[in-house]
Formats: sequence, structure tokens, C-alpha cells
Amino acid sequence: MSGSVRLEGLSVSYGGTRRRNAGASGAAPVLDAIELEFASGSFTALLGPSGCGKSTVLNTVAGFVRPTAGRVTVAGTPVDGPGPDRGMVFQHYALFPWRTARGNVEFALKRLGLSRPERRRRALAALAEVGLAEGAEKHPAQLSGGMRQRVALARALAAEPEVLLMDEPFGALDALTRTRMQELLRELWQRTGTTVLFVTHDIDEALALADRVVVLGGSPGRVLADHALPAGPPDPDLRTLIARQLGSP
Ligand SMILES: Nc1ncnc2c1ncn2[C@@H]1O[C@H](COP(=O)(O)OP(=O)(O)OP(=O)(O)O)[C@@H](O)[C@H]1O
Repeated sequence: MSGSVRLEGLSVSYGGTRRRNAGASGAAPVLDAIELEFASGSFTALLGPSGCGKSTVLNTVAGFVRPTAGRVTVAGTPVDGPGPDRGMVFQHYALFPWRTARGNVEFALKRLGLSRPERRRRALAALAEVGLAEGAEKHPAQLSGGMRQRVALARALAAEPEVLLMDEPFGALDALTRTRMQELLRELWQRTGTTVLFVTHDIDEALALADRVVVLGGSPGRVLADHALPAGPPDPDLRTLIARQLGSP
């Protein structure tokens, strides 16, 4: 149960969902009564056409967006804002350019109330875990795209979250770096047992990484299909089926 995530009748309409104007009405729903459960330690890819609400699902679990109706629970507790039990990695790293790699990771640990030496120790350990021990004192501008994304991953993992939310994290990387990052992520996931929700546009990436693929679609977004992936190499028939589901309205 520790990192289980449940979406219970989750509906989101922007305009009616933002904290400051909650209660506003009239906005078109983006998500409509989504029911999903992600087991603790599972790795789920969310696939779907652009605009169907994949990022909105992640942002709601992260606590950045509030549901219009329904709720999200993590380990049985309703989400009521961002928290250290959930780490997020975006496509565009979102690193502070004036901080070093270590400084970026340490900054993310501040809200945990850890001492300075402990933040430093954890930041260096997380950077070592993603293979970036050598780059710890470099600034983002001195790092390649793949290295920056390693920093972002270290930053998300350093707080030892129960849930890792990843929004097209490797979309901006070249093919070789992307494959390396996928391997690293699988390795970290197997080692840590974190629950992963991974948004991607790429069916092959979803099939290579996840143990489950949820296809979202429509407007408002809803669940079109939910596939448990068998262990072993990706199944070409399943790939064809998912491609068809992605093309459907
Ligand atoms: N902060 C926001 N305010 C208003 N509308 C938003 C906001 N964020 C997203 N939307 C709208 O909600 C819908 C779903 O967006 P979302 O980013 O969740 O989809 P997505 O499936 O992740 O898309 P993509 O694959 O293109 O990233 C879109 O119509 C988008 O314009």
C-alpha cells in the first residue's frame, strides 16, 4: 500500500480547478470520472494523443492541480497539495541555472527539514546513483541534455519518494541517450520499488519500460484501454493493438 495511487472518479476542468478560483464554472472538462488504481511498486505508462489530459493526471497526483470532482489518494491518504512522497521529472529539466547539480538536488531537500550536511550527503548519493558523481559541482549549462536529466532524476529521487511522476522525461533526448536513460530508470525502479507513472507519446518506450500501459483518449479524457504487459520482449501484436487504440477517437 505504501506507494499505491488511486484516482477515484477524478474529473478536472481548468478554470474550475485552480486554487484561487475554485468554484468558477463553465470550463470544459479535461478529465471525466477517471477510475484507476496503481499498485505500490508498479510501473505504468500513460499513452494518449496530445491534449487528452495525460499531464493533467500527473499534475493532479503531484498536487499541483486540484480535482473538480473525485479525488486522488496516495497510500490511502487524499492528496491535498505537493509533498515529498511524490517526486516529479519534467521533459525540460526545470533546473536552477545558477546552482550546481548538487545545489539543485540539495535545494529540493530543503522542505524535508534535513540538516545541511545531511542534505549534502543525500544529494551526492543521489547524483552517484544516477551516474553523475563527477558532475556534482557543475552548473546545468556545463552539462549535456542527458546529464541534466540525470540531475532532474537525482533531484526527484533524493527525497526517496513513494511515487515517481515522469512527464515525457526523455522526449528531448537523442536516441542513444534516451536508451541509456531508460535503462537507468528501469534499474533504479527495480532497486527502489518506487511506484512510477510515466507519460510518453512513444509506444515503444512504453512497452520497453512499463509493466502496464493505460491508453487515455477522447475529450474529456477517459481510459480507453488498460493493458498488463507480459514479462519479456515487447509483443508486436500488442503494439499494433495499442497503435490502433491511440488512433481511435
Ligand atoms: N493550466 C492549464 N490551464 C488551462 N488549460 C489547461 C492547463 N493545462 C492543460 N490545459 C488543457 O487541458 C487539456 C489537457 O492538457 P494536458 O497537458 O493534460 O494533455 P496531454 O495529454 O498531456 O497533452 P500533451 O501530450 O500535448 O502534453 C488541453 O486542452 C490543455 O490545453
